[in-house]
Amino acid sequence: MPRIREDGDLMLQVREVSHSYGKRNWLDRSGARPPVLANISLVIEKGECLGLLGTSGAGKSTLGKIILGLEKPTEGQVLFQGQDMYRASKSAMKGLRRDLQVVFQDCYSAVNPLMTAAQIIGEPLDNYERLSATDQRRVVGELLEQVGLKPEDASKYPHQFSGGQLQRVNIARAIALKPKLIVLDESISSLDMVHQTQILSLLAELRASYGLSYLFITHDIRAAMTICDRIAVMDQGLLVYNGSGNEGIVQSEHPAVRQLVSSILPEHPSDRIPFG
Ligand SMILES: Nc1ncnc2c1ncn2[C@@H]1O[C@H](COP(=O)(O)OP(=O)(O)OP(=O)(O)O)[C@@H](O)[C@H]1O
Repeated sequence: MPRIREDGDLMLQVREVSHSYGKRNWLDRSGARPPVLANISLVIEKGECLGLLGTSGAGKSTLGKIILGLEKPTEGQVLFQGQDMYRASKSAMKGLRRDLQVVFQDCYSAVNPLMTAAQIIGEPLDNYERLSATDQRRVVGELLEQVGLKPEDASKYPHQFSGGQLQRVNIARAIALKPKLIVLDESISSLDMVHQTQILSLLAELRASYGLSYLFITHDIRAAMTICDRIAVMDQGLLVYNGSGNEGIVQSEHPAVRQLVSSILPEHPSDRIPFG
């Protein structure tokens, strides 16, 4: 019998969210802009990894920003752990922010180049935990080891890491407060294939050890099929597919989904899935 999902199982609920970007400034006379998101509803269960795919401009990052509390939606609600993110009190919001972290695509611009790895990873700890210097050093060392780096790397600056290593530092910062949900916004896209594979397996390990939920925003359907339990596809601001397992997405008839699926090159060109 299918499991009945209770609201308590839900980490995140996006309810009928629509969004238009406003005017650029008071001189801008172009009026209301067309919606970039239209009536999006989706959920992420506790411990679930949801892949959010779509071509460029589909609205993925806008939805990611709304989920992170960075862009207030024109319409609709975002409930994180049952609380409406845009109506929560300041103190409730502080707690929600602790449980909701993000790893961006560009690992270099996500960090201050003048800070060491210890300072970068220590930032959220400074804000929320206020540990003694000895404890903070120990925790940072443990976090570095969890992401496959060495405690000695704590004193290095961003330019002394490779892209893959620096993304690990960013992941260590994201997991420092043991969050509930991490938004991974194209977090592996700028890495080479070897580092991509390593980071994907690191994310899978961290998820297993912390019971994390992920929103994995990507263009890469192959990566999404590797780590996600469920995949949602957006096209021109609309949610056009939302299903679990890899079979459903391969069989979907929606042109935008077929286009994504056809981007996975099979071994034999004659086996390619036609779309359009
Ligand atoms: N700050 C902004 N002001 C105005 N329009 C914006 C802004 N940010 C995004 N948009 C527009 O919203 C639409 C959706 O953009 P968004 O970045 O969410 O798409 P995306 O699916 O993440 O694309 P990509 O994969 O290229 O990052 C696009 O038409 C984009 O031009």
